[in-house]
This record gives sequence, structure tokens and C-alpha cells, in this order.
Amino acid sequence: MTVVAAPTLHVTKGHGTQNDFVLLDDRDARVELSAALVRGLADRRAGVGGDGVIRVVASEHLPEGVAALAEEPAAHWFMDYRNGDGSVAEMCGNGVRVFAAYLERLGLWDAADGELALGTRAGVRRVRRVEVPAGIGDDVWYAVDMGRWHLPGGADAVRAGADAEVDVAGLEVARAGLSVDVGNPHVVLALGDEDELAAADLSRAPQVTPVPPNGTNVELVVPLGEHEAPDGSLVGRLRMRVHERGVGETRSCGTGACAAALAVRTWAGVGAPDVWLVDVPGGTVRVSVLPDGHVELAGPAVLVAAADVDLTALTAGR
Ligand SMILES: N[C@@H](CCC[C@H](N)C(=O)O)C(=O)O
Repeated sequence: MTVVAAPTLHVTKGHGTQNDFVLLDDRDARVELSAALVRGLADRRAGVGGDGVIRVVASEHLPEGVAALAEEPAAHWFMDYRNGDGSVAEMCGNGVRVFAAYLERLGLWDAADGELALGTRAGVRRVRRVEVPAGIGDDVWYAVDMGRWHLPGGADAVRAGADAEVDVAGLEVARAGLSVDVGNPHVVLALGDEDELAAADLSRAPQVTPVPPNGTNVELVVPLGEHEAPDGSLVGRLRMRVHERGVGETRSCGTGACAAALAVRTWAGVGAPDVWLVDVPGGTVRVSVLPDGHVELAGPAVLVAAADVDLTALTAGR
């Protein structure tokens, strides 16, 4: 009898503040990463489970990667990010850190050699290893220059503090929200206190008006005040929950944390801190608003498992 081996796919599971991903080393672009395959891998009952799927691919193999190489010839590796529902997203802040940890595991980057430049659909991102802030666990931390951010609503939105209305299940009235673009779309709304934050029902997607043409991620935030760092600078703190486009409620969102800090800083006005600690259900990340119009995200990245996925079993019935 001839035994024919089932086609398998070797994957790694990782997370950044519990925003979890299925990682795939496809450096030579041999895998047809269909939406159905992404949904299968991300499925928490019939698959591996994750909020998204991240593929490592050599930039030269994708048109978006070639664009990244034109921006930065050192961006050899491209982060092909997919949401759990199979949709393609421009960017994933927690994902970039986990991608960097995965490249280290694969021997494709050594943090001791200096920063990593990588391609994403939102442009090139740069990553370096950083010290873990005191009192925030002992995982390895990475800082990512997340590039330029902007408020799509412009000066009018800054003046009004809002450019959207957001209806969230579990909250009695619709709230004003501020749109923030950090390479992917976000709408941030402030809630009165932590009880209200807990009352929000994010099992259903918040309804945003006007309807964003490409969908949006939605962050609910409660500012927690400010404290003085040992160097005398001000550090802001806020708590956040998020409903991610293409996923649902997740335990963290790196681009969402950046958007949340940028919105709260905009609302606070002149003199507001440039550095924010953002508490999410899955941990804490740090957001720093840089003087050059960029924003930096720092936080942990953890690789927890590796497995060979039986593709026949995974895709049966899909
Ligand atoms: N969790 C990510 C964001 C992933 C993409 C997002 N759902 C979108 O569709 O824009 C992060 O950490 O930034």
C-alpha cells in the first residue's frame, strides 16, 4: 500500500499583548494564501486560531514589496498581513513586532546588527529591540516607527474634536468619534469612565456615520490621567477596548493604541504628553509621538508554538 502524505503547512503561533497571529515563512512566495486558507488558519475551533495571519515573503515577490524596496532598498522582507476574516489590511502594529521576533527566530534578522526595515502595505516600517519599561512584565520589547499619522477630518475635526458619530451596542446614546489614520483607518471615541467601557458590547460592530468607505477599526478609550517620568517628562495613560475591522473585538491593537493616544492628545491640546501608556485587555503598550510627524509603538512580542497544519483537514468543507 502506498501512503500519500497529506500536504502540510508549517506555521508558528505568536502574539503581541494577546493580539494573536498565525505566522507563515513563505519567503519564496510558494503558498497561494487565499482568503479561505486564511480563515481556516485563523479559525479558533477548526484551525490554529488567531486574529490574523502574517506571511513572511521576500519583498521582490509582491508588487507592494517592490514598492517598499523602491522606498528603502534594505526592506528585504515584506509583512503580508491578513485579518482573520480573510481580508487584506494595510498594517498591523502588534503584528510588526511579532513579525520581527519571527524573523529573529528564522535567523533572518539579528537585533544586535541594528534596526530592521520591513515592507508593509502602508509603507516601510523600522523596528529595534528596546528595554522593557519598569514594572511592565519581562517579555522582549520592540519599538516600531509607525510612520506618518494624520487626522483625515483635518482642521475642522481638530476644532470640533470629532468628525464621526458612533453607535456602540450597550451604550445608551451615540458618541462623537475622531478619525485617525496611522496607515490603516481608525475612529476613536472617549467614554466617561471604566463602567461605561465595560458596558460596551463589542460582539457587534459599532455603527459609524458617515460610513467609512473601506471600513474602520473602532477604539473606545478612557483617559486615566498623567504622571511624571523619572526624567521629569509627562506620561499619559489610558485604557482602551477595540473592535477591529475584519476580526471583531480583540485583546489589543497596536495601530489602535497609536490612534487612541493621538486622539486623546489632540483632545487635550497644547501641553499634552507625547508619551502614552495604553492599557488594553491583553497588556500594555507604549505610544510616543515623535517630533518628525511620526508615531512610535513599543511593546512585547512572543512566539508560543509551532505546528504542521494538515491542509486537507483544514480546508475540508470550506
Ligand atoms: N491588530 C492590528 C491591526 C490589524 C488590521 C486591522 N484589523 C485593519 O483591518 O485595519 C494592530 O495591532 O495594529
